[in-house]
Amino acid sequence: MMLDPVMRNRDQANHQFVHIIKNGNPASVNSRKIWKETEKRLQEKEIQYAVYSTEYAGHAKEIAKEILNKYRTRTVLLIVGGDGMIHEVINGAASYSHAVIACIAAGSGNDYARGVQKIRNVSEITHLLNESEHHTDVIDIGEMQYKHQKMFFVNSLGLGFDASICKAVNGSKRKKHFQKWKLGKFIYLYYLFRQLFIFRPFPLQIEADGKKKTYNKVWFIVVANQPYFGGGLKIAPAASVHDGKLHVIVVSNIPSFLFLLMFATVFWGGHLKMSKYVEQFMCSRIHMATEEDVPIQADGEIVGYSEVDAKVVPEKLKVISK
Ligand SMILES: Nc1ncnc2c1ncn2[C@@H]1O[C@H](COP(=O)(O)OP(=O)(O)OP(=O)(O)O)[C@@H](O)[C@H]1O
Repeated sequence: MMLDPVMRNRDQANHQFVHIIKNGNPASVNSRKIWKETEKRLQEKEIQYAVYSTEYAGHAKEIAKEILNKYRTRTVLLIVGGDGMIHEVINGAASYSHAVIACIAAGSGNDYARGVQKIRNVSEITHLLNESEHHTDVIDIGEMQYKHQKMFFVNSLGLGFDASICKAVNGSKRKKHFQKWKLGKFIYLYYLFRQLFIFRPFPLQIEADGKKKTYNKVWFIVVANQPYFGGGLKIAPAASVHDGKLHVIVVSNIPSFLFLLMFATVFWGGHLKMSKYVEQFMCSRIHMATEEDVPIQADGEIVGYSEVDAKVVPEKLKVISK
């Protein structure tokens, strides 16, 4: 594919330049509004930019690689989209040390913007972009291996109930309706209730930093690189992109009604007090396996089933952050 971006603000005196990778198939009216505001703010700040719109799922990764192969000095990639777009771009960009990632949150969950970038306000982000060299952070990311396929993740990797919700949401025709009316976040809630009646807890074996453990009735295991998942649920409050560790949360042996109650407390991290059912620990690498056909999600995308390895890759990615 040849790069054919739409160039903007080329004659401005300011030397900041950003490459914008934008979801070319935005589901919501809100995403279009966010894009209009982004263009307005970039013009106000006299930031030069080129726009690349995705044409299909997976395109953002290819675009990121192509930009980074063409421009060999510090290159800011501004993603206009949600966590799915971020996941793709990071997988294209993480191996290039001159890449710097920034995000305008225009998806349904937006956990990257919430937990890593720590800003979702368009005006604030463009302000930081204008002084991007002062706001560049180097963060840890995760790397997973499923069969022979390796992939990075930046938010979390999960096996079980959380992934079953992602699978239902991503395959849902209702998603567009929810997003259209700015209710993108509520689709996760809708499927949470539905999956509660369908999902069957499963046996799980793990090996974390060499220590083996077996669980009986697991609802889910999440390996978190930052605190948030599922569109604002504070699943791993202590997780940090600077500690060189992955934070693991295992929820098991919990009755359905308590499980639902637990989800209500996740918004403020209260679930960790239910220590009979919720275990947390940190590690650098982990192997997880079940014999059941249980889905695996990485940053909200379904990446495999039943068995996966993960490790932390310290200080791997440059990002704009508050
Ligand atoms: N032009 C396109 N046509 C079809 N699918 C696309 C296109 N561009 C991107 N995608 C896919 O759309 C998916 C979702 O996009 P995005 O991450 O912007 O929103 P989201 O899923 O609502 O966000 P979140 O993960 O925060 O809920 C991405 O995983 C990407 O693969």
